[in-house]
Amino acid sequence: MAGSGGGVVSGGRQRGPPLFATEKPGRMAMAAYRVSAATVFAGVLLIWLYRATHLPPGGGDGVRRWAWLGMLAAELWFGFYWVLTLSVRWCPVYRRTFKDRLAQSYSEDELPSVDIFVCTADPTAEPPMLVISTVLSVMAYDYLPEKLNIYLSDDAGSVLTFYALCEASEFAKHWIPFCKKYKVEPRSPAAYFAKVASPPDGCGPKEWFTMKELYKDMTDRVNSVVNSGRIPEVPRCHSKGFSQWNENFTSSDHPSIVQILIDSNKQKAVDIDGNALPTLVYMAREKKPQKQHHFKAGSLNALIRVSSVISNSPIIMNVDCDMYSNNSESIRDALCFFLDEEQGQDIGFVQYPQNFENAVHNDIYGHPINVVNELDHPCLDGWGGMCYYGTGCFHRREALCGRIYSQEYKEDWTRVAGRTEDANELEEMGRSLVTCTYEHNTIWGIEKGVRYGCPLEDVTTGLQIQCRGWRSVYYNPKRKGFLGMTPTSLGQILVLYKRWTEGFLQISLSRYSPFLLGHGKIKLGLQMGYSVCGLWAVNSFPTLYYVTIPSLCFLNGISLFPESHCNVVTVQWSGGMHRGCGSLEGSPHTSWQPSTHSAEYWASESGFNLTVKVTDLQALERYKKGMMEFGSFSAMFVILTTVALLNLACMVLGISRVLLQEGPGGLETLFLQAVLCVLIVVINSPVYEALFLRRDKGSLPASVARVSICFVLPLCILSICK
Ligand SMILES: O=c1ccn([C@@H]2O[C@H](COP(=O)(O)OP(=O)(O)O[C@H]3O[C@H](CO)[C@@H](O)[C@H](O)[C@H]3O)[C@@H](O)[C@H]2O)c(=O)[nH]1
Ligand SMILES: [Mn+2]
Repeated sequence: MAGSGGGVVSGGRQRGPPLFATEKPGRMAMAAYRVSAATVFAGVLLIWLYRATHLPPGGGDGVRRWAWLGMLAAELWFGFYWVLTLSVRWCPVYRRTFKDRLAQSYSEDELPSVDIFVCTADPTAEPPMLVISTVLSVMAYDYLPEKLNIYLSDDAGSVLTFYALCEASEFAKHWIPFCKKYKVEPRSPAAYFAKVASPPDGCGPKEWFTMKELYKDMTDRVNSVVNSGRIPEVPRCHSKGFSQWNENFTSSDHPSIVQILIDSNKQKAVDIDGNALPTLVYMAREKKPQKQHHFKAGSLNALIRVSSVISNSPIIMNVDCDMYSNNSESIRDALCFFLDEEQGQDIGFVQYPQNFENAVHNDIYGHPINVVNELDHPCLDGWGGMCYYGTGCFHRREALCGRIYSQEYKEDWTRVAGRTEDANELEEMGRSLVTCTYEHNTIWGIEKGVRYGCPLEDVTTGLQIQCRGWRSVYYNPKRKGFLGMTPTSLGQILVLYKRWTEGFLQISLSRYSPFLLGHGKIKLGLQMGYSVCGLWAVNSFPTLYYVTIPSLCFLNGISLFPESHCNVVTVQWSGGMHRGCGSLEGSPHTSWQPSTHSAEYWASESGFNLTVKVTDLQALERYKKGMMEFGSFSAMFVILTTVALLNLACMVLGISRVLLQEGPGGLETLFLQAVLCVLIVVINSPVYEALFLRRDKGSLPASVARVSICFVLPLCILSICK
């Protein structure tokens, strides 16, 4: 039972070897990175110097002077933002877990029970089949079923989703033993059958096809019920719950529902092999028109309360319904952090990265997620405070519920709810905890649970937990813990960006900003780390300036860059560069520019716009081929297309002007072109950073090729312009 390695006795338990390790990048990688950073910094200084020393004189050419000052301001901001980013990116750390040691130090009985929350909000945008595939994937975790409790919160209170969940509870009896017997991955049946075409090792074709048929039958039944919108008179499974829906029931006006579909206490809750099943609970909060429900944050807090009477596990994990578990060992991995006797005491939450199944490598919209996952998050972790972003995160219940960290506090990992055995009674208690009025005059949403009143409630919640003294950890294993869906049309992506940038800016400007809230409580590096995202939106102003004013000036023969025909570079750079370098490595700068400034300007009204999860297959194909998809019309495109048209017009008119009037310049031009080259390198610096600090470096030739592309590309663009 106890580990034999350690030997220090603490609290009656033998202290075993550490359950996780923290690693830093290799010395060479760090050195290369710092050298590259230093050169970029030199470039930034040169640009500032050039701007400052070549300020056009006032008087006659006043326009040029003002435009020039504007450029200086924009470049100062970019430089400042870059320095901020750089400081934050100084010390990434990577975590590794030892699950074998966990198994040596703790018997299965000693492991904590875990509550898993899945949120859904709309059966149209989030089809029930998607939701239950996620639910099934977490039900099939490699963990003791008696210690696993899954809760689905349905903010639409849809009987269709409830029906699908009933079907899932039946299907789980076949699916879970199948997964465990053959060590199937991933354990979302939808993802599994979409990916895998032949039986796993040791499984005969007959058994496999039976499983596949069962899944197909369930899918057909659920989809036909969803399409017709009517529940069969005699549903195949569990009829008791259905009686709670009646004619007056709508998604925005209905009483609370708590329905335990699988009660692991009951004798009959077993799979086809006779093994116990995880507890499965359906919950819909009470909804009334005009009553605040606080979107996802509200439903997570409701889940915290309902689960506290049913299972009350010390560990809580939550996922969005569009994010299935891709790794059946994630719970054990996360426990390696919490249960480490030496370093685990003050860990409040363990965040997994957000990975997208449908994001292709050559992502035309430049989802910043790759750089963020591989670089920014390990850096935040290095400062002791990975942020919480709402999905794929394991929480310590006590920390989430407002406890302030203290060394004296010892977690009782084996505690469970002091539950009555009677499911009806538990449901009744649960229902009373999720009425519209329950939270009135309480600290829920303020000091307890997930925060209210901000679109990025998750991030603020995480920050608040850190301010109470808890640390957080970022864990990015090779086999991704969770896979989700990301929007693949520009319209949908703008919705997403709008929510992010709006939320981050709101945090930065509010009293919950990392500097005010975190003052004296979290490290300065971490405060700055939060600000990198927090000030992201501000970039839109200098960027907008950069993509309009130089073009307009160019058109009017006013040069804001060294020598007029270099301006072609500028135009190229604000248009073509994004595609060229940005999509190369998924740099944040790709659609960062077109999308964010539209998104930020429209970021005015708050609320939670759901992102669409139903993928249009044809659109997906086009996305994979790298074709832009605008999706439905959105006012957000106005700025985007205006800027694009403006640049196009200026480029055509401006180039013809240059060609007609001027010949190639001399030595001076050459020097100035070099300065421009540096500028381009600066703009793409995140790409380099990602290259140097990447953990999965790949082969040497590949890295050489990548690096040379980064340096050769700006040169090529320059030479094209010559
Ligand atoms: O009133 C609501 C609205 C949303 N949700 C759920 O919230 C989740 C996230 O919504 P989604 O539309 O998928 O948003 P995303 O853009 O994918 O969300 C990202 O950004 C959000 C913060 O803005 C985080 O909360 C999410 O975890 C993160 O994945 C989904 O499961 C929804 O069902 C609710 O439960 N109730
Ligand atoms: Mn989502």
